[in-house]
Amino acid sequence: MAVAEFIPSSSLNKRTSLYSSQLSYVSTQISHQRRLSVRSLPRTNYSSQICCSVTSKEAQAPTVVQADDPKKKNECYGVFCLTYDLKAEEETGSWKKMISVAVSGAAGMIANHLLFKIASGEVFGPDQPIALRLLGSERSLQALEGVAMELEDSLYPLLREVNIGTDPYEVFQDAEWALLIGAKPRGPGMERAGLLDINGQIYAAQGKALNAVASPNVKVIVVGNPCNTNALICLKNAPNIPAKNFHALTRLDENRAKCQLALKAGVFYDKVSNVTIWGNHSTTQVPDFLNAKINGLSVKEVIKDTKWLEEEFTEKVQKRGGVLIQKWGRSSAASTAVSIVDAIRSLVTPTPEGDWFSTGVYTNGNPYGIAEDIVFSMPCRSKGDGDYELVKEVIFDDYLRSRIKKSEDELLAEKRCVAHLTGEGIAVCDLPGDTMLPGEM
Ligand SMILES: NC(=O)c1ccc[n+]([C@@H]2O[C@H](COP(=O)([O-])OP(=O)(O)OC[C@H]3O[C@@H](n4cnc5c(N)ncnc54)[C@H](O)[C@@H]3O)[C@@H](O)[C@H]2O)c1
Repeated sequence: MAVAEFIPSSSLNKRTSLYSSQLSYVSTQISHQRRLSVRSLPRTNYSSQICCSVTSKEAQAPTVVQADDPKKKNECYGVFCLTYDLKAEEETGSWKKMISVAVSGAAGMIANHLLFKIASGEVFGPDQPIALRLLGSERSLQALEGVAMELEDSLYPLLREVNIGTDPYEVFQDAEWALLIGAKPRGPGMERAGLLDINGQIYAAQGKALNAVASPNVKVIVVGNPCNTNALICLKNAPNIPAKNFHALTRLDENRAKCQLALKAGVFYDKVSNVTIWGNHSTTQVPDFLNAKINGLSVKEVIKDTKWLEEEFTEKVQKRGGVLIQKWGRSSAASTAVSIVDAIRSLVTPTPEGDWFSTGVYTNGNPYGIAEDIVFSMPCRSKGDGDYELVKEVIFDDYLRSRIKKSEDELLAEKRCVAHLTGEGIAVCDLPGDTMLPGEM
């Protein structure tokens, strides 16, 4: 068994003097970290500093922190402050280079499920060390520290760094993935246009920050609603990052649609494939049963109840969130987190032969005749390299076309309503109606 050499970082010493309020916390963690080192070090030859920092104006001591590396402004506390000089050990010679994953809204309900999946290796693989960069609002900073503490206590070997903060320019530094969940809930009496504006401003600011400090090829998944238009705002504010790298999460809708088709057909859901969600993550979304398959057969061959498919199926998918709130008393967070994992895994693993997945992506030369320059959910395939291509072999009928058109019209209206945030002039809000999904206000 290899022996770990335990070297507290020099920056830790600096930090403990600068962050006096956290000094005792750091100290009490050291013995704990020694225990962690016994557990994790024999498994690795990976040299790393595990670091958790707070980057909030409120949390910082008045003294300006001078880190050894000026690019590394963040300082740390707790178990993640401790630097290990891990000695050679063959077992983890196959570990990959660490990736940096930024998550906004990290103190929220969805993130509370998602972060632990990422840290465990479930998302990026058991050989992929992770640095988590967690962004919260000023109001959620205390809760964010609580999240970091739970991550500490989970002793995940793959989790090499954790930073927390409220400044996206610090938290998004060098991020290779940005999972943007943070958003304001819709207040009482707030018009949908108001929500588009208030959350659009968040996504404009975060787009600018990603553009300035993230990895130039960062992959961005926007979850906070209204997610399609937030993704459009974000990408417009990040001109140096390829627009193709931005996604709006419609995978929960796809998963719900698969479940409903499986229920109706009386098969387990692994038999349902090729399900596309077209359009907006709203009640105008179009779960496509024309191209979907059950046991490799067209859904319409298996479910002959056209009335159910055309009238009830879509509504069931849309109302799922609302029904869940009635039962559970809160909105779907666990299944949303699972769908974010699915969305990432669909980009980092090759798509199974003949199948595809849905994701909201920037329309720029799409083969379906959908308006360009919006973020629209469409069928995609990936080679597992983080990139995707649109699926060409899909069919349309009048029903599908007319439904898609409605969602397209809505997204074009949303785009006009946020023109002030995308750099395209004065906003004009003529939204067709209230189409937020129940439970995701
Ligand atoms: N696309 C989807 O499929 C889908 C599904 C479910 C929920 N959602 C949306 O996801 C969002 C989050 O849901 P939740 O249940 O986690 O909500 P939540 O209220 O539990 O968490 C949101 C968190 O975001 C934080 N936040 C607010 N403004 C922020 C900012 N500027 N920067 C960073 N963090 C900020 C809040 O403090 C809060 O902790 C909502 O907009 C919801 O509608 C989307």
